[in-house]
Amino acid sequence: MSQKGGHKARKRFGQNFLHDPGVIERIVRAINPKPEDAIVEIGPGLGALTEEILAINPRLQVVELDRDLIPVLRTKFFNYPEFRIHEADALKFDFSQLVEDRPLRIIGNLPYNISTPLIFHLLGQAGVVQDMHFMLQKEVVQRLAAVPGDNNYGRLGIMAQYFCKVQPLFEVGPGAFKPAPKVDSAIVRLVPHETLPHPAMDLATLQAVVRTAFNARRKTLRKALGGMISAEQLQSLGIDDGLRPENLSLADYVHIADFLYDQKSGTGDEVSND
Ligand SMILES: C[S@@+](CC[C@H](N)C(=O)[O-])C[C@H]1O[C@@H](n2cnc3c(N)ncnc32)[C@H](O)[C@@H]1O
Repeated sequence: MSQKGGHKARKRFGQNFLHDPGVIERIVRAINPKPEDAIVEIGPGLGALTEEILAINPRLQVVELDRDLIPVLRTKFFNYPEFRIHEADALKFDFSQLVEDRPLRIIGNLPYNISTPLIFHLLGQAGVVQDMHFMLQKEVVQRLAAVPGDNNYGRLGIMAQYFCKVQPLFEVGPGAFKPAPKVDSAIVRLVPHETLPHPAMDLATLQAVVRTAFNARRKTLRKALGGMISAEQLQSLGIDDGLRPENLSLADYVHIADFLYDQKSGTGDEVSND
């Protein structure tokens, strides 16, 4: 275990604290915080980013799960009376409760062990978000930005791109953290679309189709989606059933989901006179 500022970094909380001033400055420049913004930081840790953001935006709010870090943060930032600490699990946190007069700007050097479920949780709250800037394991940023045909194209990228424009910004090596993680990191910006480019009739159906497809990503669509839609139905939608899940675009998945939803609601609404 590595020790910084008297606090032992905890693996189970994914704690790798930023200590490279050049990297911290670059992240803050990418975020470009303004005094009037409603900024929320997930996992402030010992406050490396927090300190720089607070100097520009004293109304910063943070969500931190490790209760041992709360007094450290209170002491360090006692001279910011508007600074608010929420001792909570970001995975369960309702970010909409923080909205006052403007959408939120969410930032964080995220705990890598929970970053994927956390991003899914945040995508569900994209309606109250102006933008998000996260430090993530480099591979997760690649998955977020992946396009059809990429090896790492899958559920995370499709759902992130359903809700947001995904912009990978820059990479950060392990030496910027203490303790140094075993992986490379990268910063990504996610900006929720003002109007969804490919709105699905029913989000749950889209999620089910994408999940089912990528549970069998090496199979053909005919097999991977066999329990949901027939080869003939895929063809009737203009989709080659011999392709693999990684070949379909977001628009294709929405197309399949809308077809299934239409069918389901159509059947459900039918009144039989027999
Ligand atoms: C990678 S560290 C980043 C710390 C700090 N922002 C920095 O850059 O030095 C991740 C932080 O997220 C916190 N954390 C872990 N799981 C969390 C959760 N479920 N909800 C909120 N914070 C969490 C950890 O305690 C830690 O402070």
